[in-house]
Amino acid sequence: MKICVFGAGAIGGHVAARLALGGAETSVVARGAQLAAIQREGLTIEAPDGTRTVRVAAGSAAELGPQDAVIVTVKAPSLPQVAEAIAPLLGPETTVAFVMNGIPWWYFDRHGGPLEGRRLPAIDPGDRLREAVGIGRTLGGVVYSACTVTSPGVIKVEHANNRVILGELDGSVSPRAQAIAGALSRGGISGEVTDAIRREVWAKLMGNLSQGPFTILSRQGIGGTLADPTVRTAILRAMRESMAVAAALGHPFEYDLEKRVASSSRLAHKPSILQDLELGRPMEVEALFRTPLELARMAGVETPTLDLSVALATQAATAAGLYAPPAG
Ligand SMILES: NC(=O)C1=CN([C@@H]2O[C@H](COP(=O)(O)OP(=O)(O)OC[C@H]3O[C@@H](n4cnc5c(N)ncnc54)[C@H](OP(=O)(O)O)[C@@H]3O)[C@@H](O)[C@H]2O)C=CC1
Ligand SMILES: CC(C)(CO)C(=O)C(=O)O
Repeated sequence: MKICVFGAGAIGGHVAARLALGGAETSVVARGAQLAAIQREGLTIEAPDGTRTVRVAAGSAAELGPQDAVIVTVKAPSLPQVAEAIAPLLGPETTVAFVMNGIPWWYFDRHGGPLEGRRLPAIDPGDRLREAVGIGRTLGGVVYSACTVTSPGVIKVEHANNRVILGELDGSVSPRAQAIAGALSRGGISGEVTDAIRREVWAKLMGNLSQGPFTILSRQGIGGTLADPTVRTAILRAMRESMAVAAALGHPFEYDLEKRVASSSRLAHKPSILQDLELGRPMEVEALFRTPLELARMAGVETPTLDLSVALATQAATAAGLYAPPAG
C-alpha cells in the first residue's frame, strides 16, 4: 500500500516510521530542516520499544505523486496550506485520513440531524479543504501518542501506549479504514477502526481541552501541572464539563477520570500546543479550545471552568502573536 504522511513532524514522523517499519510503501511531505534531515539520514524514532531509523521518500506533494492513502498530521493552522498543496497526491481512489487533535473540519458532515453539513469556518476557512479533498475521500482520525521532534529527523515517543483510531464519517466500517489501520498495526502502533469517530474525537479532546489551557498557564508539562492539588481539581472539573458537552452532542463516553489523571500525572511530556507556544509556532487555539466551546454553546451546556481557562490561554496565545481570532 502506497501511503504518504503529509506533515512529518512529531506525530507524522512517528506514524510514517511505523508505516515504513510495517512494510508499507511510505513517503512524507516535509519541509525545511526536517525534510533535509529525513532525506540525508532517514527518520529516527526513539520509542519505549526501541530506537529505529527508517528510510522513506520525502519531498513535496508534486514530487511524490498519487497515493493509495494520505494521512494528514499537520497542526490545524496549517490546513489551508494542505488544501493548496495536496492535489498531486490524490488519484481517483485516494483516501485522506486527518489524524490530528481537536474538532475536525468535517465534524458535521455525514452527521445527520438538524446540524448536518454545518460548516466550521474557523477550522476550514473558505471551505478550501472541503473543495481540495472532498468529503468522499475523507476519514476521521484520532491519535494517542506523546511525541516531540528533538532534532531534525528525530522523534522522541514518550510512552508505550500508542494508538491511531480511524473512522468513516457516517459510522460505517470500511475496507479502506481497515487497510490503513492494518498497515499501522504491522509497524507497531495500534491501528484501530471505530464506528463512532466523533465519540473518539471527544474522548481524546477531553484531555487536550481540559489540560492544555492549564499547561499554557503553568508553562509546565502535564505531570508538573497536575502536581498542584488545586489545579488538579480544576482540571477534573474541566474534564467533567468536556464530557457533558460530548454527551449533549450525542457522543457520550465513560471514563475513569481519576485513573486518567493518575496516568497523565506521570507524563513529563509538554502538550504539543505548549511546545508551539514555546517555539513561537501558530497555536491550535481554535480546534482544541475555542471551537469545542462554540459547540458547548450550541448544545446549551455550561462550562464555567473551561470558559475561564480557555479565555486565559487565548489571551496568552494572542499576546505571544501565535493566535488571532478569525475575521467576522
Ligand atoms: N505531538 C504530540 O505529542 C501530539 C500531537 N497531536 C496532534 O497531532 C497534530 C500534529 O502535531 P505535531 O506532530 O505535534 O505537530 P508538528 O508541528 O510537530 O508537525 C507538523 C509538521 O507538519 C509540517 N507542515 C505543516 N505544513 C506543511 C506544509 N505545507 N508542507 C510541508 N510540511 C508542513 C510542519 O513543518 P514546519 O515545522 O516547517 O511548520 C511540521 O513538521 C496536531 O493536531 C496535534 O495537536 C496529537 C497527539 C499528540
Ligand atoms: C498531550 C497529548 C500527548 C495528549 O495526551 C497531546 O495530545 C498533545 O501533545 O497534543
